[in-house]
Amino acid sequence: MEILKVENLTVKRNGKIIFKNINLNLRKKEKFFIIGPNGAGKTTLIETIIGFIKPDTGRIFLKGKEVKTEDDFYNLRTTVGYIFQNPDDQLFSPTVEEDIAFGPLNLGISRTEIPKIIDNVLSTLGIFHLKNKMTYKLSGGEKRLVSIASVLSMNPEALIMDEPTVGVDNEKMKLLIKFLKTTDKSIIMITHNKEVVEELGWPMYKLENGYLNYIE
Ligand SMILES: Nc1ncnc2c1ncn2[C@@H]1O[C@H](COP(=O)(O)OP(=O)(O)OP(=O)(O)O)[C@@H](O)[C@H]1O
Repeated sequence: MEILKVENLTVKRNGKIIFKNINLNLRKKEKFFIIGPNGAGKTTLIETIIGFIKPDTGRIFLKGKEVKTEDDFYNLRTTVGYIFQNPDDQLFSPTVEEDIAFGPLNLGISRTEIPKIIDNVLSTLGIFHLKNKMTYKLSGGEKRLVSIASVLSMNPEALIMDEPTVGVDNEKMKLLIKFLKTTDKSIIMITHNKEVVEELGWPMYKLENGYLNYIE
């Protein structure tokens, strides 16, 4: 079953075509990479799919139903968790604990459930010790892991991760890789990290010169 389907997506910025007529599907449990040079439009593509950017042409479907209204995109973003390229765009609460609690609380999950959820995601990523830290005092790698945790806490069916491994140390990387290998979630990952690509061995699409091609 397709979670996401993207049909003929075209985006122009300042009159310049960033990409043209992109088609893409994400099925249940499917995982793949999107690679491509700096400025190719990878982040733009993802931000269009999740409704931050309005495309010039194209349609987006969530589980077979066209995503049109703001409510539809809100629903899409609860099904497909988006991990921003820049964690500072994701984190806005004073403490790590509050940042991770924000999503599930917003989804209406009971307050009594939240501590267990927080502890679970922090342990999965090896950052339990950051729980009571002030978010603004975290290092770059720590912020990235907390931003991943803040999305995992909502337990989305799918993840779109924009450069999730930047700044992550070896020990945490092992845990992150273990999670990525074992999770049932569908995942689209944008990365420039060749080691991660090799380690995970997922199929790959390359975005270049406005076109998205499957890499054999
Ligand atoms: N807010 C914006 N307004 C206008 N143009 C933008 C904006 N953000 C990005 N662009 C342009 O869109 C193009 C695609 O950028 P995008 O960030 O999507 O690339 P990317 O493939 O994700 O790059 P990277 O690998 O460096 O993260 C670039 O030419 C960039 O300058």
